[in-house]
Amino acid sequence: MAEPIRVVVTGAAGQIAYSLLYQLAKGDVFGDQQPLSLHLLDIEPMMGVLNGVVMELQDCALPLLREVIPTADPAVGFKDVDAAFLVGAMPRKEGMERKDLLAANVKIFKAQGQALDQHAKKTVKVLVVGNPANTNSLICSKYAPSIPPANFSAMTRLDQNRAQTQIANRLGVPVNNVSKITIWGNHSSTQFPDVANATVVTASGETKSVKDAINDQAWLNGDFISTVQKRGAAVIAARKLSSAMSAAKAAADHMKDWWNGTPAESWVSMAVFSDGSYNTPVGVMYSFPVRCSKGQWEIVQGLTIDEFAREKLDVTSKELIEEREEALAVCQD
Ligand SMILES: NC(=O)c1ccc[n+]([C@@H]2O[C@H](COP(=O)([O-])OP(=O)(O)OC[C@H]3O[C@@H](n4cnc5c(N)ncnc54)[C@H](O)[C@@H]3O)[C@@H](O)[C@H]2O)c1
Ligand SMILES: O=C(O)C[C@H](O)C(=O)O
Repeated sequence: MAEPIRVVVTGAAGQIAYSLLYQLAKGDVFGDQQPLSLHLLDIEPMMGVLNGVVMELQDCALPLLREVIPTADPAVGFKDVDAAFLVGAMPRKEGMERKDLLAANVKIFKAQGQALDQHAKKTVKVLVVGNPANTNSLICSKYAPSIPPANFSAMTRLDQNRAQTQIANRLGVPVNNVSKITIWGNHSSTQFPDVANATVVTASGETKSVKDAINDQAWLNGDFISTVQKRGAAVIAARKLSSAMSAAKAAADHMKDWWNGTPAESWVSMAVFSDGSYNTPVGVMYSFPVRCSKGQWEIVQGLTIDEFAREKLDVTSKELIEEREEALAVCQD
C-alpha cells in the first residue's frame, strides 16, 4: 500500500466538514488504496467540539485513516500537506449575498495563504469552499507566492451538480446520463449554468443534445438558470442553515476529479485562474469547463459563445473584478 498522504480540512468542527471528513477517511476521494493523515484545523474556542469529531472518526474504524491531528495552530494544520480543503469561514444568513461575507472572511484566506506558503508542500492542491469562494481563493494564492497559482481553485461543483440534477429530473433519467454542463464565472447569483454543449442519454438510450431533449428554450434560458443561481439561498431559507451535505459531496467530487483525472470525452467545472480564455478577465478565479489529467487541469477550448452567453459571461466577470478590488483593499487594512 502507498505511503499516507496529508490532507487538511479547515473549519473541521463545522457542518460541511462533518460530512466531508467521513468521505475522505473512507477513501472516496483519494482512492481505496491510499492511506491518509487527516489534519483538522479550527479556531481555539471550537477545540472541544473538534475533539468530539475526532472521537467519531476513531469510532468509524476506517482502515485508511492512519492519523488524526486536531489543532488550532495553522503551522501544525498546514504542515507538509498534499491537499487542502479550505472550508472554515462564516456562512451567509437568509437575505445576504455571498459577497456580503467578503469583509469578514477574506482575512482568513490571507492568513491561511501565508501559512500554506510557509508550511505546506509546494505541490499542495488547494480547494477553497468558504465564501465568497472565488475571491477567497485568489487572495489565498496571492499570499502563498511560493506555491504555483495553478494549485489553487474554488468550488463551483455544487452548482454543476445542481444543474445536472435539474436537467436529469426534467428528463426522467439518472443524473450521470447528463454530461458537459458548464458553470461559468462566480459562485454567486451571477454564475451562468450553460447547457449549450451538454448531452444526455435519454430514457430510450439515445444520446441527444440537452437542448433538443428538453425542447423548451424558454425554460432553459429562464427558470433553469435562476433555479441553479438561487439554489443556495433556497436551501438556507428552508434549512435556516447553508447547504452542507451537498457541499461536502461537491468538494469530494472536485478534488477526486482533480487528483485522479476526468474522462477524455467530458469535462467538469472548476474555478481557476483565468488566462483570458473566452475573453474573461485575466487573473480572477473564474469557473470554466476543465479537463484534468495527472493532477493538472486544463481549460476546455473552442466552445462557441453566442450573444446570450456572452452577456452572462460578462456580467459575472464584472462582479469578480469588483470583488477582487474590494478584497485587495480589505487585505491592506
Ligand atoms: N462554494 C460552495 O459551493 C459552498 C457551499 C456551501 C457552503 N459554503 C461556504 O463554506 C463555509 C463553511 O460553511 P459551514 O456550513 O461548514 O459553516 P460552519 O459555521 O458550520 O463551520 C465553519 C467552521 O469554520 C471555523 N472557522 C472559522 N474561522 C476559522 C479559521 N480562521 N480557521 C479555521 N476554522 C475556522 C468555525 O469555527 C466553524 O467551525 C461558509 O463560508 C459557507 O458559505 C460554500
Ligand atoms: O448559498 C450559500 O451561501 C452556501 C453555498 O454557497 C451554496 O451554494 O449552497
